[in-house]
Amino acid sequence: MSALLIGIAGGTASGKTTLAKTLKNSFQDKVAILKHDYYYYDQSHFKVADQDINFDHPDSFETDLLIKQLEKLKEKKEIARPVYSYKTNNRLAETKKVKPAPIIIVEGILIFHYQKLKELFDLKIYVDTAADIRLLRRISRDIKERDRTFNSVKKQYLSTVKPMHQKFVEPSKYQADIIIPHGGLNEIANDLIIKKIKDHLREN
Ligand SMILES: Nc1ncnc2c1ncn2[C@@H]1O[C@H](COP(=O)(O)OP(=O)(O)O)[C@@H](O)[C@H]1O
Ligand SMILES: Nc1ccn([C@@H]2O[C@H](COP(=O)(O)O)[C@@H](O)[C@H]2O)c(=O)n1
Repeated sequence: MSALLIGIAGGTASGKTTLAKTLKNSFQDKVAILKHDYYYYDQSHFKVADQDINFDHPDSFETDLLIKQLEKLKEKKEIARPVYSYKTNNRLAETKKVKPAPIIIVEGILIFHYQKLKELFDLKIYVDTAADIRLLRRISRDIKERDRTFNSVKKQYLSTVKPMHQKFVEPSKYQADIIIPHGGLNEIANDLIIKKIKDHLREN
């Protein structure tokens, strides 16, 4: 069976992880998930509190490594993916094994920006959620899960997240096959994607 590669893009806190988790819950071991965020370059030499680093520019990621590892998974070979910490801006010494699976999901804000990566996807999904909703979600998520303060999220959003979204993320929406409104819990859209995956599993 050849793997079906699904790309899930969208702005920060749009609901990409939520959608990927829904698909994982539906298909369990048949799904492997890779986040582009695992492939951030190590920036631990900067202090997190400063947040002057631009994490939203396409050059912040080691995308070549992601492409190489995706090609291995397609060849049914296990990979050792990087592990990244948002708390320390650090790629950790450890790696995590990812087994090949018939459905491979890649999610990230910028995955449709890179021509070579984009061409690997059989299905490209863009989760489209209004900027104000995303910002509210990001504030609570980053404070709760990524060790940030309200002021650091605000500063980072205005200096890099918002301008990079407008320059790189939003234009990549038009590379998608499907644009899903209202974030990651759009049941009708989720059901359509689940049907597409079931068809692939049945036919291959
Ligand atoms: N449809 C939704 N309604 C309410 N909250 C949501 C919805 N989708 C996602 N969230 C919440 O918003 C935050 C960001 O969602 P997440 O899926 O992690 O976004 P992304 O992966 O795009 O950054 C999380 O705390 C998540 O629980
Ligand atoms: N050390 C880091 C690395 C990334 N970010 C931010 O994460 C966002 C992407 O992740 P989503 O789950 O929100 O899609 C991106 O907008 C980066 O600004 C960070 O804050 N710190």
